[in-house]
Amino acid sequence: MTIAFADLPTSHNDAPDGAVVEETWLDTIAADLSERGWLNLDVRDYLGRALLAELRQEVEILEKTAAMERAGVGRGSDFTRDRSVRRDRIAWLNGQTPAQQQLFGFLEQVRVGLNRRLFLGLQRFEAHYASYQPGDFYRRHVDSFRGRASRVVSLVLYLNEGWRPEDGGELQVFNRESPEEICGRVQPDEGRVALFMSEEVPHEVLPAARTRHSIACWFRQDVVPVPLTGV
Ligand SMILES: O=C(O)CCC(=O)C(=O)O
Ligand SMILES: [Fe+2]
Repeated sequence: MTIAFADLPTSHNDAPDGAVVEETWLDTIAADLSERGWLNLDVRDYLGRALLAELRQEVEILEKTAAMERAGVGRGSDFTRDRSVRRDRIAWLNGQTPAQQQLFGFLEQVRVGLNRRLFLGLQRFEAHYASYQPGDFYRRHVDSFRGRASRVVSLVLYLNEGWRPEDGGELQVFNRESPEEICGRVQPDEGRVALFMSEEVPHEVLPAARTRHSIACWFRQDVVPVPLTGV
């Protein structure tokens, strides 16, 4: 499901932890995004531990229900749930719980901040929870097909407390200029975020030794999604 901002409650910035994102912070992430195509950062100060814990509780509850579905790859008639490519399960956020509203308030500030600096014309975002069980992975891919102008910037927020290097499950990021070159690994620690250009930066999720929770978001240039079938 995709969220239209106009439909969202406007009260999210009043929430106790609804921090206002600093302009200088937005300057830095916009500069890194345009220079390197990706960055990773810690957003615990912006979101707060309480909100991160609430989001983690939501995914832990969803995981016990049928709401969490096996993820697929591709669009329209190419859509497949190929377990050799990705093995996570996902549930779309609908922005209706207080925790999701607060997160959406933050994402909206990032959207507006990036538009002001990089003129990307980001119209909206969509976000899903993802759950990887031990051994699950997502093979190397990019998040958008070139020229589709759909998903433009990807943001992944990790929700895992006390992640250790031996737990694996890093996001491995490849250089957009020379895609065989690994240019970074991000540990899926609570409050850590990976931000990258959706069309340009190949990445993969390495298998984890324990359950791995995240929220994957995409800032999109289209106002209305292209129909998923018949394209
Ligand atoms: O969870 C991650 O680190 C990245 C997930 C991802 O690449 C995706 O959902 O497209
Ligand atoms: Fe991805």
